[in-house]
Amino acid sequence: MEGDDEVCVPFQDMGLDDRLLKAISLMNWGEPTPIQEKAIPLALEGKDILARARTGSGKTGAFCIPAINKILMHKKNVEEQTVKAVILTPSKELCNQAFKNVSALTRCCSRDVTCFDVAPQVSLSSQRPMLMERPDIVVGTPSRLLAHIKKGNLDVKSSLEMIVIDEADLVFSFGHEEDMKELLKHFPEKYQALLMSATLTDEVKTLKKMVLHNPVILKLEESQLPETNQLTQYVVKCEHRDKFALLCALLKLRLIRGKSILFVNSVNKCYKLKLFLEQFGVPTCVLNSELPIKSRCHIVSQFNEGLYDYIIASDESACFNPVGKALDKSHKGSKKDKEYGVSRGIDFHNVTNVINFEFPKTVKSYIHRVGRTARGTKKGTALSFVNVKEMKLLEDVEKDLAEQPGGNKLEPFQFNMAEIEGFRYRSKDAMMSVTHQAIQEARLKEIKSEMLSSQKLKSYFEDNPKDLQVLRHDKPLRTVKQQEHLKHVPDYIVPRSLHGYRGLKSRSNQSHHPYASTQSHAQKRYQRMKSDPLRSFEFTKGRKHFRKK
Ligand SMILES: Nc1ncnc2c1ncn2[C@@H]1O[C@H](COP(=O)(O)OP(=O)(O)OP(=O)(O)O)[C@@H](O)[C@H]1O
Repeated sequence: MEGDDEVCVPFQDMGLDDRLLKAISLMNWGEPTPIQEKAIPLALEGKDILARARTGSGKTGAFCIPAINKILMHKKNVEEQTVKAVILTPSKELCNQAFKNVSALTRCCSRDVTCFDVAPQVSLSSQRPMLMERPDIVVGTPSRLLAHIKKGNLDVKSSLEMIVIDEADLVFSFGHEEDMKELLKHFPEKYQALLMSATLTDEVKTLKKMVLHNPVILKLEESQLPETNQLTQYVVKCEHRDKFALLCALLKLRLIRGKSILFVNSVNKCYKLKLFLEQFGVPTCVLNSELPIKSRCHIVSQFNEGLYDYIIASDESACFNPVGKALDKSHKGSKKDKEYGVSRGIDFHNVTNVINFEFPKTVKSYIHRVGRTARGTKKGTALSFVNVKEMKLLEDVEKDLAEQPGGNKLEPFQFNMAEIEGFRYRSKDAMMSVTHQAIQEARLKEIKSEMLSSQKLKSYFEDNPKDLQVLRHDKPLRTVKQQEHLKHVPDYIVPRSLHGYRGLKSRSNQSHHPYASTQSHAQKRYQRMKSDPLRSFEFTKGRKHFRKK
C-alpha cells in the first residue's frame, strides 16, 4: 500500500451501523477479505481510493459497505432525499450485480437507503419516475447515466458525495471513454471517488487522473488468482477432436462434479458444444453476448440458485441482431453488445469447476475466466484443454503465473486417452449430427425464443415475479437427431480403472444406473426445493396466455 498506514480490523470494529452489520452477518461474511479490511476504513475516513485486488476478492463489498454506511450516517442529520452516490460499472450484468449487493446489504435498513439500477435495456422515460424519487444510490453504466442526465431525468450536480467505478480497467474498452469524460462535467467539483480494478492498466491510470484526488493506492501484494490451497489448476493436452470425447467422459463418468462453467471462444462454439452434450443427455445453458440482457441476468441468477449444473459461456462480444437473421460478425446492421463480459466480474456462486474447453486468447482472459471459481472463501478447480495450436497461449499463462506471488501453476491432469476409446467412438458419432447448419439453426432458435421470453413475458413476469422461475434456459434445442442410446453409459466403455468406482460396475440394470440418469443433481435438487405447480406452465406462442401442461 502506498500513502497510508496498514489498517486491519474486523467488521465489528469498523464503526459500521448496526443494521449494516446485521446484513453482513446475514450474508455469512464472517471476516472482511483483505481488500475490505483495508479499503472500508479508509473510505469511511473520506479518502479517495484506487484499489487493485485479485478477481473474486470481495471488491464489491469493499465499496458498497462504506457507501451505504455514509448514507446511513448522513440520514441521521439531514432529512432531504437526494442522490448521494453513483456506482458505475462497464456492463449491464455488473450493474445488476452491484445493485443486488446493495440490496442485500441494505436489507435491514427498511427504506432508509434506496438504490436504483438504470442499466436495464428499457426506455429512459420509463425509468424517469424512479429517478424523480432521487434514490440514494444510482447504479449504471457511464453511458446510460449520462443519457439520463442529458434527458433531464437526473441531476447530481449539487448532491453527489461519492462515485464508485467498478472494473475500472474495462470502462474504456467497453466504449465508455467519451461518455465518462462528459459525465464528469455533470458531477460536483468535490466528491469522494473509489476506483476498483483487478488490474492496474493504462486505462485505469487515465481514469485515476480524471476522477481521483490525491488517492490512497491499495495494491495488495497477492497473486491475481487465489492460492493453491483454494484453487487447483489443471491442464490436459489433447487433440481438438479428443476434447469432445474427453469432456463427455468426464461428465458422464461424473469425474467432474458440481456446478461448472465451460468456456469456449465463440458463440457458434457454444451451440456446437450444447448440441453435442444434448445428445448425451447433459443439459446445459448457453451464455453469450447475443442473448438479451434479461435472459443473461436470469440465467446467472438461476444458476446461482442451483437450477443448472452447466453453463457454456463464450466471453467474446458478438453480434446481436434482434431479427435473428444473419448472426456473423461481419453481418451489416447487426448490433454489437459492447456492454457484455461474462468472464469479467460476474459473481457466479459456488462454481466448483471452470473448464477451458478452448484455451483463452490472452493471459488476462485466462485469469478472469478462472476467477469465476474459488471466489470469496470458496474452493475451486480449473481445467484447461489444450491442443497443439493453443500451446503458445498456455506457455504465456504459465510464464505469467510463475512471475506472480502465491506459487500458482498448472498441474498436468493425468488421464489416459486410450482408456476412453468407447467415448471417442460415441463422440465421433454424435459430432456427425452437429453440422454447421444445425448450429446455425440452434443459434437462431435460441435467440428467437429468448427474445420472445424476454419481451413478451416481460410484463407478465413483472406482475407475477414468482413465475419467472418456470422459465428454463437449458432445454434441448433439438436441431440434431436425438440418439437415445448415447444418453446411457454401458459398462463396457467405462475405463477399467473406474470399475468398482461408486458401485459403477456392480449395476447391471442401466435404467437404474447412476450415470444413466438424464436428470442432473441440480435439477433434482431444484425440483425438490420448488414444488410449485406453476412450474408446468408454458407460454403458447400466438395465443397470449399461459396454459398448464
Ligand atoms: N467478507 C467476505 N466473506 C466471505 N465471502 C465474501 C466476503 N466478501 C465478499 N464475499 C463473496 O465473495 C464473492 C466474490 O466477491 P466480489 O464479486 O465482490 O469479488 P470481486 O473482487 O468484485 O471479483 P471480480 O474482480 O471478479 O469482480 C461473492 O460471492 C461475495 O459474496
